[in-house]
Amino acid sequence: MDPTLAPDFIPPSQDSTKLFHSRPFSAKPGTLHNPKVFLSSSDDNPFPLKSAMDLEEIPTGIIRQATVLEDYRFADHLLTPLVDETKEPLVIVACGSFSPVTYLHLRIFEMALDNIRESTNYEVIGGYYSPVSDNYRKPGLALAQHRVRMCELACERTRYNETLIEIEIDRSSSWLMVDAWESLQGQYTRTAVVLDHFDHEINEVRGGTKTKNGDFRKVKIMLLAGGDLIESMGEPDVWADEDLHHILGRYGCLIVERTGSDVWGFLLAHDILYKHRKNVVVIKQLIYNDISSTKVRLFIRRGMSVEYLLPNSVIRYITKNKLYLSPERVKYIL
Ligand SMILES: Nc1ncnc2c1ncn2[C@@H]1O[C@H](COP(=O)(O)OP(=O)(O)OP(=O)(O)O)[C@@H](O)[C@H]1O
Ligand SMILES: NC(=O)c1ccc[n+]([C@@H]2O[C@H](COP(=O)(O)O)[C@@H](O)[C@H]2O)c1
Repeated sequence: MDPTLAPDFIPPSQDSTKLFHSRPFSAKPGTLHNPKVFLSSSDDNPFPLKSAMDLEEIPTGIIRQATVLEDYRFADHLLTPLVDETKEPLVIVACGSFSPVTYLHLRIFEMALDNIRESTNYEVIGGYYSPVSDNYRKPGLALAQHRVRMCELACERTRYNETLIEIEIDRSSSWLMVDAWESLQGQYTRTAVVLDHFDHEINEVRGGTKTKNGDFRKVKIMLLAGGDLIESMGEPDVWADEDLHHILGRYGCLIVERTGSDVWGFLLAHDILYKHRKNVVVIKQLIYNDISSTKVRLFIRRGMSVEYLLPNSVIRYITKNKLYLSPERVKYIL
């Protein structure tokens, strides 16, 4: 029998003792430590799928990014101290439209994390989305406040609602945050300036990150980008040379190869990229994912399903706010 139909059934949001899980679970960026949630109804598991779906609901008690610059505060709630002192702390920043954010945009962070662990001496202590402001004027941009909110929902999608689950809340179960500073600027902000802002907040305002023995260590900031973004660096008048030297020399870049883009070839051909190649990490996609925000917007406008392309919470947000319904001129896309 469906237990939710029983007269004494209490919805999980009112009774935190009823959802099953295993404990303990540890906190390290990107590690899989989700409490075990049963997905189907059985004797062991008296609660059906409906309860588990709430895992995509946003948790309570998290301060959201401001919608006006005056209220802005840099989010640092998921930045972790350095665990391995032989490593250099690293924060990854993805700049882009995120209109809307998709599972691809979540995956590129995980791909970067695997690559960094495997082949570098960095330890990732946090990751950020920095959505562009409305002044970017790219076709298909939803209002910045919506794009920021959707990124927040996407980051929080795997975290647990305190009222739902009988566990100690592990605030580090996710490592991705959103920074609204760029989106709140009154004009378009170049990526070099956005990275300076992260450097300022993390290394100047906070003095870097703590190590186990209480010292502070300067944090390296790197830009995370897809192969298409890197190729745009070769187009005339899109990036200033001075900015490229600043981004690639001072910070560095993690480039996720994209179907159809030859990142290695480009790196070899581009003088500034080649000069800073030691500060550029190329990430191979072992499982190709080419979810496109443009196509997602088209699907929505055509009334097609976008299920499994983006988190449910983001889909619900788009529906509720009636986003991406107005016409947009889209060139033919594969
Ligand atoms: N298929 C992909 N593979 C690797 N990186 C990607 C892919 N799609 C987007 N990215 C990267 O994600 C970041 C954010 O992308 P952004 O939202 O600006 O553009 P987009 O995903 O191409 O969306 P749109 O379709 O609206 O142009 C960029 O660095 C972009 O290169
Ligand atoms: N000169 C620059 O700083 C510069 C140029 C082109 C794109 N970008 C950034 O790249 C990101 C993605 O841009 P597109 O969505 O146009 O590919 C955005 O965050 C944008 O601000 C920066």
